[in-house]
Parts: sequence; C-alpha cells; structure tokens
Amino acid sequence: MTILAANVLGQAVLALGLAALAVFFFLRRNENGKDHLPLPPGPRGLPLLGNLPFLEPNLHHYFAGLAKSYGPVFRLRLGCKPVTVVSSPSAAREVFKDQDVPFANHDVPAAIRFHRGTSPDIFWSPYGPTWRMLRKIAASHVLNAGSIEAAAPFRRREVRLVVAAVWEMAVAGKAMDLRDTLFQMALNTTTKMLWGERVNVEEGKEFQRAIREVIDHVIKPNVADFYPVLAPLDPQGLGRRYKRINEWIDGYLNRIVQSRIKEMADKEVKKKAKDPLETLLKHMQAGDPQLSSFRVADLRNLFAVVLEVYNGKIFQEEGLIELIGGTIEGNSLGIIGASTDSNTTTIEWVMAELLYEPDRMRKAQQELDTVVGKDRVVEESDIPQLRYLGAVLKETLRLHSPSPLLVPRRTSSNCTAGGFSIPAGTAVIINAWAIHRDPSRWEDPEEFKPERFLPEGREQCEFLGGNEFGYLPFGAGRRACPGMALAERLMLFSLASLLHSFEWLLPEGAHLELADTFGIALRKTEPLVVVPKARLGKPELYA
Ligand code: HEM
Repeated sequence: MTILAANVLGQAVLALGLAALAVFFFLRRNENGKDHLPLPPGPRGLPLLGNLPFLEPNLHHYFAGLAKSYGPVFRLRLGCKPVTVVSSPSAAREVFKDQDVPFANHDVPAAIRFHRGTSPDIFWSPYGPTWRMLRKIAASHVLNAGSIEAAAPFRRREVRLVVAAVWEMAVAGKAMDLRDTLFQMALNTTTKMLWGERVNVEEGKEFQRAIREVIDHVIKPNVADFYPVLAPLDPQGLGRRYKRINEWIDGYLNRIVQSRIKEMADKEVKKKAKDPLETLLKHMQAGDPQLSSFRVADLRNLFAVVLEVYNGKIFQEEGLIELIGGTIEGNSLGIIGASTDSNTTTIEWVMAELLYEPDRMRKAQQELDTVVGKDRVVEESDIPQLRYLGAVLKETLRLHSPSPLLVPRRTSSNCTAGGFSIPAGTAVIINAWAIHRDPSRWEDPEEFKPERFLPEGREQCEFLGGNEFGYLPFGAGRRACPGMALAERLMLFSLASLLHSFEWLLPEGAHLELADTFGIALRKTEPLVVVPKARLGKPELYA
C-alpha cells in the first residue's frame, strides 16, 4: 500500500513536473516571440544600466558599427528598456510591410506621454481608430494635393523673399549662412498654408522660443524613458515643463482658431474655404461624420504637430542625444536659427555636395538654363522638367537623411525580424543611415551619384529602392511621412530658385567638410557659409 502510494505520488510529481516544464517552455516561447526564434544577438551590458554607458554621440555610426559585429538585427538594453536595431533592407521590409501593424506604433517619449495622455495627436497616437481618423483628416484636408497646390502662391512669395535677401548679400559681396533665411521661409510657408498668415514678428519670437524649448526638453535625457516605472513621477520634471511650453503653443493656436471661428460667424463665408483651417471648421460645423469625434483641441494638435515636425523634427531618439554628449546648438535667432529643420538641413546638404563637386553644380544649372532660361524666374510648374535636380535631391536624402534613425517604433505584440523574435513592448530603431549605405543594395554607396536615380529611358527621376526598403528618408508603411509631397515641392522649388539665380562660392581659403553630427536632424557639423554671386543679368529678377 505504501509502495503503491509512493508510486502514485511519484507519477503525480513527475506528471506535475512535466506539466510545469511544458508551461515554462510555452511561456518562454510566447515571451520570445513566434516559432521558438531566438532573441537577436547584441553587446553585453552592465547590470541595471544595460548598454547605456557605451553609447556614442553619433548614434547612427555607432549602430552601423555594431551591425558589422552582430548582424543587421541586434539587440540592446538601455536601462530597463529593450531596444532592437534594424539595419538591412530585408529586415526593414519585415517591419514596414510584412508585419506593418504590430510595428505601427511610434515609441512615445516619457515627457510626451506625461503631457499628451488625454489629447492624442497624429504623430504619437497609437495605431488605432483615433490615429486613423487624424491621419485621414491630415491626408484629405491638410496635406492633400489640393491644399498643396492652393499654397503655391505662398511658397512663391516666401522663396522670392529668400532670393531677394540673398541678392542683398550678393550685391554687398558678403558671405552668408543660409540656414536662418531658409528656416524662416519654411515656417512662414507652413503657417501661411495652414491658416493664411505669416508668423508676426512679436508672436513669432515667442513661438520660436516655445518650439525651441520643446525641442530642448524632448531631447533632454529622461531617466523615465529608461526606467518606465518612474515615468508617472516625472522625476526630472521634463514632462511638466514640456506641458507648460505646450500650453503656450496651444494658446497661440487657440487664438488663431477662435479668431477664425469668430470671423466665420461675423462675415459671410465664401463657398470655397480659403485654407485648411477654414475647411476643417466648415466640415465640423456642418457635422461631417468623418469629423464626428474631431474637436477643436484635435485641430490645434494637428496643426501643432505639422508645425513641430516641419520646423523642429522634435520627435526622435528620445532623450538619447544629450545623454551621449550630442548638443543642439542654437544661435541668436532662436528656433529659426536652431538649424534643426529637415527642410533647411537638406537644402544645406545639397549645396554642400554641389560645392564639393562643381561639375554637378554646373550640370544642375545648365538644366535650369535649358528649362527656364535666363530671362525669367523659376516657377513651380518648371519642377517636373528638372530631372537632374530631382535626382540630386534624392541622392542627398539618401546620404544625408535628416532622420537617420527615422522615428523609433514600439512593437504592440510579439514579432519577428531577420530570423529573430522581437517581443512585444520592444523599441525598434531603423537605421536608415546604414540601410542607405548597404553595399548589397547600392553600388559605391559612399559616393554622391545623382545619376543612380536617373535610369536610362525613363522620363521621370525615380525613387529607386522604395519597394525593396533600401531607401527610407520618409519612413515607410502606414506611418510613413504624409508631408513628403509638400516637403519635396518646397525643397525643389527653393533649390531651383537659388541655383538658377546665383553662382555659389566658398569664402576665400575656406575648407569644405562633409562630416555630419547626429542631432534632432542630421546636420552638417559646421554650418555652410557661402558667397552668392548674381547669375541673371536683369536686376528686376531679384525683386
Ligand atoms: C525633408 C522633410 C521631411 C522628412 C525627411 C520627414 C521624415 C519623416 C519621417 C522619417 C517620419 C516617420 C515615418 C515612420 O515612422 O515611418 C515622418 C512622420 C511624419 N511627418 Fe514627416 N518628414 C518631412 C517633412 C514633413 C512635413 C513637411 C510634414 C507636414 C507638413 C510632415 C509631417 C509628418 C507627420 C504628421 C508624421 C507622422 C505620421 C504618422 O505618425 O502617421 N513631415 N516624417
């Protein structure tokens, strides 16, 4: 009896043990992701700190170096935060196409989570109904082809102001740093397009200061990002500061929205809305079901995001920049001169590359002389014929993407990439900088060769690589940048006007360097200082 009981007990213990083992392996399998795939390899970190102490200032270079040792999908731990870095076109395809939905959340920094908790915006909303509604509204009422077209006169006016400002420098024979002028142009073009007004000088200064503070605060290393358990306490007060600054921006936009609501009530409103602000208000007032859950606060958020994205690219890399020693320099003109704007940075890179290779500068100018001639100024309608310039821009965005690590994503469920499992809740960084230099995808990847985008026999300059995820300056998948068409239009128009109107030289004895510094936007380490020289005979073409 005792022997029998012992046997039964032994069998029960064995069965329980086996069951426990099965549960253990089942749970591990779920934790590790699908199909028993291993976690990606990666460098060992320190207890508690993980890999934080080993990060280097130029994160895009540092990650590219790690990819050489650990492969195109590797894993890090920053404090408590698991991070996976993806550096090949095929793994990027898995993220942006094959498993687009579980990778479709942006990884929201703690300071923004603290502030935006109840008031989501398109950029930080998790993938779901609210994001879908905001994205649809942005695509159909703000960044749609009609609004972009309707804003052509504003772009023309702002670009002509830039040309006039450069002309003054040319007449005075002075060297200039283009950043400030271009930044102002981008800001005013955006606000004119959204609500029909330039940023006035007084409010503009406040506005610039506020956005600059937003940037400073979002990029500050925030312990709450690396130890999420601390996030609700906002230990460094960054969330609270960020909230206060945003209240100012919110107030600014609120005044604009409220004054338009009043104007629409007082005056007879024309059938055709004059800008996206009026379009949206009209739709809201008319009870458009697409906007049924859209509130004035959402409208302000939408505009704030468009402005912030356009002018600050504030949304990257979650506080890593200062932590690892990078700095965001400002100058006397505040945010306008903060040089963080993707648009400004890209134009500056184009000019630097063309100054470095004067033959290519001449080729772009010859194309302009053929298409436009020298008796009139460039118009937006000339752009489709400027194939070479289009290729120059695309090649510049390949080598100098303003967002070298795009905007980190966060997995909403267990996923896979490159044959590894990526558990739910992992931050996923796509190293576009490395992908744009992948030798298996790009011939002579380090060389500036616009011709690669001009295949023989094709009418239009091509975005080669888009489908195979080797070319990602605007991200990809359902969260890809909805401002791409607008950004391209403005960049090409301003570039064409600057190259058509002026010869560009380096100041006597200046040395041109093409080194980049990782920051809010990937920018030249040294600002580009150039000497413009008028190239059109008629002074009235500079007015
Ligand atoms: C050179 C200029 C620009 C570059 C390089 C750029 C790049 C990017 C990138 C890399 C993303 C993240 C994409 C992803 O997660 O896959 C993004 C998102 C976004 N961009 Fe842009 N962008 C530019 C200009 C603009 C402009 C002009 C606007 C609007 C006026 C804009 C609006 C947005 C918005 C709203 C998002 C968030 C989309 C979402 O989460 O669904 N961008 N951009």
